[in-house]
Amino acid sequence: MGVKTEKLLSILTLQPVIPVLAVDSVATAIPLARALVAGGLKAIEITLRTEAALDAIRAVADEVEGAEVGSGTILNAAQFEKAMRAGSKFIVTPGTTQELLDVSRKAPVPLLPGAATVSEVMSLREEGYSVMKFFPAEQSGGAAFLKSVSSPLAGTSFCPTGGITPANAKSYLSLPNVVCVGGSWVAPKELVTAGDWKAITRLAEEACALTAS
Ligand SMILES: O=C(O)C(=O)C[C@H](O)[C@H](O)COP(=O)(O)O
Repeated sequence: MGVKTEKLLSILTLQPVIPVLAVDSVATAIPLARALVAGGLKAIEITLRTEAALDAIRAVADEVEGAEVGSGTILNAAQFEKAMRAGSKFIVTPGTTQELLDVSRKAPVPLLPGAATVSEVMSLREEGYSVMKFFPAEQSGGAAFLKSVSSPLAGTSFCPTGGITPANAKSYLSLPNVVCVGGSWVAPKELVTAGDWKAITRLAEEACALTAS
């Protein structure tokens, strides 16, 4: 089924910030997703870093109107397939392996593949990818790195993730080769634990406003 760039971009362009979540239970995932959607963040990435992740993806896909739920921290083909069966609309990987490229090519769901170096980006371009996750963004050179590669790697766009905050998000979002950024700051653990969904909706609204530069 190829690389599915248009499908991926239709999700990544919904908003400037993709919330990256690690959820401990389905019971918190649903109100959390609803709070983010209410604040304008429809595309939501639930990482496979918790036991509850797959059930949470299924529940958000089935029950949260307006949400476009994807899976993150996908490390291998088995996880890719489980995440897809749970209803993920997109798949995000921190880096890229041949196994992941093979499973993705046959899947109906688009992949946002991770890359952190020029050579990794070039390898993904050879596979037909033009939209990638730049991870870990701050630690790998940040916005300055993306600015430097914009001309030699023209035609490639990024969703930088890792170390992004409301304070530095605009330095990324102002770059022409950045589609959106990923970040966990919109769902802080304290607010999730306290069930303060209104505060999370406010953070989501603030994240949405980051586009208006
Ligand atoms: O697991 C993955 O695939 C990741 O993307 C790792 C991190 O959870 C994100 O990079 C979010 O990072 P922070 O916004 O810095 O908290």
